[in-house]
Amino acid sequence: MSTISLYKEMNFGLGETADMIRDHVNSFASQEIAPLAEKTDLDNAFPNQLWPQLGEMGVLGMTVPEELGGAGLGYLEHVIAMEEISRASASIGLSYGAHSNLCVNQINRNGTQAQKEKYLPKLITGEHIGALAMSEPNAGSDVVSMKLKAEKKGDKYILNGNKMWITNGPDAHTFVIYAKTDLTAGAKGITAFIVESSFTGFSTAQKLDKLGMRGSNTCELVFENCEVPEENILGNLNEGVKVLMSGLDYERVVLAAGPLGIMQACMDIVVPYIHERKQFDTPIGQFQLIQGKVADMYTQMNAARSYVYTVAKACDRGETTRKDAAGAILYAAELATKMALDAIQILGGNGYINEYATGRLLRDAKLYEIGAGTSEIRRMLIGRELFTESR
Ligand SMILES: CC(C)(COP(=O)(O)OP(=O)(O)OC[C@H]1O[C@@H](n2cnc3c(N)ncnc32)[C@H](O)[C@@H]1OP(=O)(O)O)[C@@H](O)C(=O)NCCC(=O)NCCSC(=O)C1=CCCCC1
Repeated sequence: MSTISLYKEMNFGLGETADMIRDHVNSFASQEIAPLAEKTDLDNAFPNQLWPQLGEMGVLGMTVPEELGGAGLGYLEHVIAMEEISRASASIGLSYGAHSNLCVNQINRNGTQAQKEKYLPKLITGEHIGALAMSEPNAGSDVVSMKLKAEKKGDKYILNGNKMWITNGPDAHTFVIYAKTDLTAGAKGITAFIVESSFTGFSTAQKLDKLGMRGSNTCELVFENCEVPEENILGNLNEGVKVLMSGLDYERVVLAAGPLGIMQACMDIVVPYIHERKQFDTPIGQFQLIQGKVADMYTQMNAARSYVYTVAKACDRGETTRKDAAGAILYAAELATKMALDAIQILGGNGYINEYATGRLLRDAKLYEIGAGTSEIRRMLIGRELFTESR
């Protein structure tokens, strides 16, 4: 699948650095990632050889200062990298997001200098793979009700319990994990930890067999008397909910670029198709009903881009973006699913067979209406904040 547009794209005026990152990542993604997209889906496996390549590209530590090996850029540039990788392969984009955004950015924002120096360099070169674990079998939307227990014993915390649906879980070396250090204190009893897969008592359960995003590995994590040094607390004891909730605000903005990439991938298939496919001796792109669908796809994709880029720029200005982070991913995710359905409809019989990528794009797009907060939780956050702010 080509990742070069056949039509003139909208110029969002994002600046020289963002444009350069887009060209740089697009060129790598079209050569090295797009050819793997179908195979990773069929194999149900992430191509782990990509991590050092992504490291060499300089995209694994986008917002990390240069002194720690990062690119020293902003969330806008991170969004652009995520978008271009997801355009080539949504699964690879998701794993990239879990590593670079959920793990690396969380350590970068909340870690001590010692933690950053210990963990970030290897994550940024791709020598180590990163992940974040908050959900549990019985704590999804109600994440604060998590049960993973962390008890202090000497200078260690002993963790017991499980985490569920963890992106990059089977392969990761470094995890940001949330656990209850006080089971009676609700949100005020949560602490964030950095956990290494080599720690005693840590293991992964069977890889999950998912509907989509099959090229992104997901599993359950098991903690059986897992020993975590006290120095691996990320942030402050019993203040992990702040790390978690503020992290979700950034997580949602960068992950919102996943659906943007999927939308562009739909356009990448549909635009050449409406020239090639003839019915009634005419390219189907000549028919106004097809033109109307393509016009809606293009307009909606650019509206979603505009929202996501604007929220990313607000993050770079250090502004609070809770309702708009939720809004950006809500809007982009629902449109990506709709757009994949539109692409299938335009391709007709061809859209319904697996020779074309439209079915995979639909299966992949659906994840973004569930992961990083369901559409329902996002609407709840936006509505609640609007109501509270306007009181
Ligand atoms: C919104 C939500 C439903 C929670 O509402 P409640 O009313 O209970 O929480 P509330 O009262 O809003 O807050 C609790 C404490 O937290 C503080 N705080 C909030 N925001 C912030 C912030 N921005 N900064 C600092 N502190 C914050 C708040 O003040 C409160 O503390 P306090 O009690 O006052 O001391 C939350 O649980 C949520 O969002 N679920 C979805 C989880 C969810 O999204 N998983 C997704 C996991 S899966 C995933 O991420 C991926 C999936 C696939 C791909 C990769 C990623």
